[in-house]
Amino acid sequence: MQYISDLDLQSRPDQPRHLAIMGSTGSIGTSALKVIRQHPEKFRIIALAGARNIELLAEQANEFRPQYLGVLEKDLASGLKKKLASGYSPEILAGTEGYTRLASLQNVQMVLSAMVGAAGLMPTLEAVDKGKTVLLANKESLVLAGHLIRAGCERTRAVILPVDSEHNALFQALQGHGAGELDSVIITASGGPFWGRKASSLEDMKPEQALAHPNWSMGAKISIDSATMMNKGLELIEAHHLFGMPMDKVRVLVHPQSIVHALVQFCDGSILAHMGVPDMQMPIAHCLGYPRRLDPGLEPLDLAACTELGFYRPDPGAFPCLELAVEAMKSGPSYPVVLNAANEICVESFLTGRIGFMDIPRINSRALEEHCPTAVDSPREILNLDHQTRQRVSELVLQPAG
Ligand SMILES: NC(=O)C1=CN([C@@H]2O[C@H](COP(=O)(O)OP(=O)(O)OC[C@H]3O[C@@H](n4cnc5c(N)ncnc54)[C@H](OP(=O)(O)O)[C@@H]3O)[C@@H](O)[C@H]2O)C=CC1
Ligand SMILES: CC(=O)[C@@H](O)[C@H](O)COP(=O)(O)O
Ligand SMILES: [Mn+2]
Repeated sequence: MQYISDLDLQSRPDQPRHLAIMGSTGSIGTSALKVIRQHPEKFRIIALAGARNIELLAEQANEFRPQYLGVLEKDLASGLKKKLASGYSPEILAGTEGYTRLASLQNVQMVLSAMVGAAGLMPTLEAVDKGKTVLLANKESLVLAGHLIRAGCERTRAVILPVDSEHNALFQALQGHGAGELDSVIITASGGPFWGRKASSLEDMKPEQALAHPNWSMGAKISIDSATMMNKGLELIEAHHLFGMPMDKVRVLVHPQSIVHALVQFCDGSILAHMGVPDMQMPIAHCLGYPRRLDPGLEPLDLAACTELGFYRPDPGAFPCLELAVEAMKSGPSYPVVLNAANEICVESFLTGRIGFMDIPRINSRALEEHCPTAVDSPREILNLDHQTRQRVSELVLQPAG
């Protein structure tokens, strides 16, 4: 991988790392804070940003006392201020401009990009532009702008450390192996709550069933993406950008136990696997401590207790989103932007009861069919296309299925 090079963090191993956590109130953000609580001497939190959950953000702020906080809107900033401990008055920034400022603060070395969806794009690009080490959970940034992120890293020597469990596993399994040795990489999918079911039985699935992930505790959007397997489609694109692998050399196997996170297949046919308990504190700790290992304080993986480890080919009939993502990536750089925006609207519409579960792949597919390729060479062009697609797909969700 081009992006992951010698970290200059290595030259200051005993200094606390200065962090900005974008999305601190989410599942990844709170898991990161759990890891940091166990190693307080190793980190100094300079900025914490959430969106609407000012109760939790205030709690986190009163505990970690960062100099800066970020929220979605100005009105939320005044509410947040009232919840802060007396005598503690950090600067509170709001909206996309505020978030991008937090991601580019001069005294921040590491930015954890853990906002959900396209909202994570601008802070991620800004952190890259300022040459930060970016702990990247927000896979949507790479789906939307992998080409810009790569170019930015080359220009500024910013470093991306993959937080997403499969990509973190690949990063570890690939270390020390040259491109000439590799055949392909495999990321695993749990299959989600509906693995093994036929497409026809999925039409009536309700949000609470789709949110019930069998192995991982995660935010709502990624949980629905796991249930449709769009998550794995987005992850194929993510792996392509992170590791510079052609799309047809990045594969998916369904592994319902989520113990093996990724595998590397070499040109001699042999396979190296990365295994670990399914808890995001594991890859987050790996990134926070990199290049040293940091103990996340979890129960170590007990292989003797893993009586079954199964691997299966995905079922494209029941989970068409996986193939939609592959096709989008192959069709040109504006297609993944359309797919991501369409999918965000579909997930929100499914969660609020406006469309059924299998309308998610149907409407995503329709959005891709309607799309005429367009330039996505700048953040502005990407955000314009994202916006237009959201408007169009908001109309599609109102039309009766058929
Ligand atoms: N959860 C997981 O295990 C994994 C997650 N990821 C990726 O990490 C990212 C975060 O996922 P997860 O933690 O599950 O998500 P959550 O929904 O749990 O958290 C999302 C975070 O983003 C904030 N947020 C929501 N909307 C906006 C917005 N419009 N602008 C700015 N911030 C916003 C939320 O703030 P608030 O709550 O205050 O409103 C919250 O802090 C996603 O890209 C996901 O794909 C990748 C691998 C695993
Ligand atoms: C924890 C993590 O990295 C998620 O992306 C996870 O992989 C989701 O589970 P699925 O494998 O079901 O998509
Ligand atoms: Mn993942």
